[in-house]
Amino acid sequence: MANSASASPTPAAGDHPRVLIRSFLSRETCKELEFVHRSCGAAGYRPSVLSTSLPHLAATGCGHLLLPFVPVRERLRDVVESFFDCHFDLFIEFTGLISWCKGASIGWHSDDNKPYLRQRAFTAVCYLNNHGEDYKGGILQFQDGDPSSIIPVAGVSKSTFTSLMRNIFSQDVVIYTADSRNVHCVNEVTEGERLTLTVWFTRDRAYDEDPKLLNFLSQTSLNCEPTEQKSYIPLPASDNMYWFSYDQSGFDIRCARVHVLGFSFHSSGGSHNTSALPAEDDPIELLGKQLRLGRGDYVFEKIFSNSLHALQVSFIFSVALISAVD
Ligand SMILES: O=C(O)CCC(=O)C(=O)O
Ligand SMILES: [Fe+2]
Repeated sequence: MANSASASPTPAAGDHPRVLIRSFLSRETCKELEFVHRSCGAAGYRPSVLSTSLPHLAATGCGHLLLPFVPVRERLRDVVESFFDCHFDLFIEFTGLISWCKGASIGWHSDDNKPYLRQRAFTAVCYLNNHGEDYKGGILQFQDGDPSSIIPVAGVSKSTFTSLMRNIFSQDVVIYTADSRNVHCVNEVTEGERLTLTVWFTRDRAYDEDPKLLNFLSQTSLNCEPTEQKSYIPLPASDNMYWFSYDQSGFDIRCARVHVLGFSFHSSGGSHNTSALPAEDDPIELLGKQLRLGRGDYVFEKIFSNSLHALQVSFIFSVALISAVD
């Protein structure tokens, strides 16, 4: 556990076993995970939610992007095993980055409340950004016991030393049993985007996530000839993984995200600065092909392998622009 992390003194063996650990993840780690999510996230499992799961990264040729998760998962496993006194007992069942966009919420439930979720023993939710600063609403509430609600806020401490530490190790994690002793809900996000890393733990080896990841990784690597130069360009997953239903219709997440970053996709055909999406092409189909990026009226010369590749670069570019302005 990081030196700065501090657990509140709730006993693990209470009626509602859970604990909030302040200052568990560094801002840098959170930013790195956010970067992975912005470049590779797919339509989530509920309305107004986007998620990046590790099997998705492994299956789409982004195995290298699993690396930032490795130390975080292991630290979480340590902390959960210590708190619930079950050393060497747990396997990770699911790891996912989840953005909760405006309108997202989840009603009262326990995390093992479906027959296909019975294997879940514990939940860890890391908050990668802050209530009030980055989003409004989105408060995790428990039906019974303490702490009853979780509001991740940066820089709450008045002491200079603690604020300094909170600047470095600033993000909180909450851990709780996945059973009916911890019935909880998340109220609606009313503004901004709430970003979490959720990890579920199981005692049942059959649900261990790691062998699945290795299997995907070996399949994507085995498809490369040994002499072929290794490419780190993301492979698109099936198109419906990027489709986000909204009201009666929906939108493609890759287009929406590039638009939010201030760019647009353009066909790679023709000379640069004159190319536009040709009307006869299906725009969704184009997203898996080579394309260019545009900004305003300008289309850049560089041709990208596919929309995910262009999206990664536009994200880096917009982060660089924001840092330059800061
Ligand atoms: O994000 C949170 O605070 C909790 C999420 C949750 O309850 C769930 O995904 O089951
Ligand atoms: Fe939950």
